[in-house]
Amino acid sequence: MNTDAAASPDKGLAASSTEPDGDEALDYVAARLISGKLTGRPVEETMDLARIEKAVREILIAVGEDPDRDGLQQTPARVARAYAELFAGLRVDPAQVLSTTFEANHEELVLVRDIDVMSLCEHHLLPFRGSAHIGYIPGPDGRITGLSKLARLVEVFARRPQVQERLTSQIADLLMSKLAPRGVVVVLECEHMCMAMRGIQKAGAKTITSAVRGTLQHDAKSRAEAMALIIPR
Ligand SMILES: Nc1nc2c(ncn2[C@@H]2O[C@H](COP(=O)(O)OP(=O)(O)OP(=O)(O)O)[C@@H](O)[C@H]2O)c(=O)[nH]1
Ligand SMILES: [Zn+2]
Repeated sequence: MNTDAAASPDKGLAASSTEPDGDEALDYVAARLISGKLTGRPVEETMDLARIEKAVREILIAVGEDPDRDGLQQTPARVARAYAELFAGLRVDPAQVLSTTFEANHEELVLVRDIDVMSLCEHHLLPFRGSAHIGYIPGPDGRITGLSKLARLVEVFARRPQVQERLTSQIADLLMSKLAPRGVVVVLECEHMCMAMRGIQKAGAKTITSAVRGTLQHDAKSRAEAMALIIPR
């Protein structure tokens, strides 16, 4: 499995943006993944849109289309702009999402269910879509993060070429390292268009992946309690 892209998110043009105070190096599409601040440079400065346009024009010719016909003339440029959004997570350091934490003295499970997930499988570049459920038990200092930050974390990792297993574990691992909680559980349930629209053509099949860390990994009772909230019977 090729993990290069997700392992080195900062090898692109926005490489200097990995410090919390470096969001001004990001384009506005990537910056929007990190916070609600209205900031960022034009996407043209951080992505080679012309190169994508050229490649898409070649694909249209190769599949037997006429890229110069009326309806397709703007398509390469549209696809380039769409890819700038769909792969914006490659230009962002996910740790920046968790730079805001709060003291709350809360030492019980915090769980956000049913976070919409849309990503592209790295094998076919076709979408997979479903829900993420993220729970954590704060560390001894009782520090929590903003609820929206859990959803933002999903977005940053999902807007990269992905496999569902890695997307799941990346969310769990970053929460463990940045928030130092007692435990983390992440469950994703997704339908993959590469299994529905092509190939085996099994629409509706759901893939469920989980990543469990810390006490939730070792303590069967806490894990069962968290799982019961995530997947109610
Ligand atoms: N484990 C895993 N597999 C995925 C994910 N997304 C897509 N795939 C699979 O990636 C595999 C790629 O298999 P290959 O045999 O190389 O490609 P293919 O000939 O297009 O495979 P088929 O889809 O079976 O037609 C397929 O089995 C897909 O279902 C994912 O998130 N996780
Ligand atoms: Zn696929």
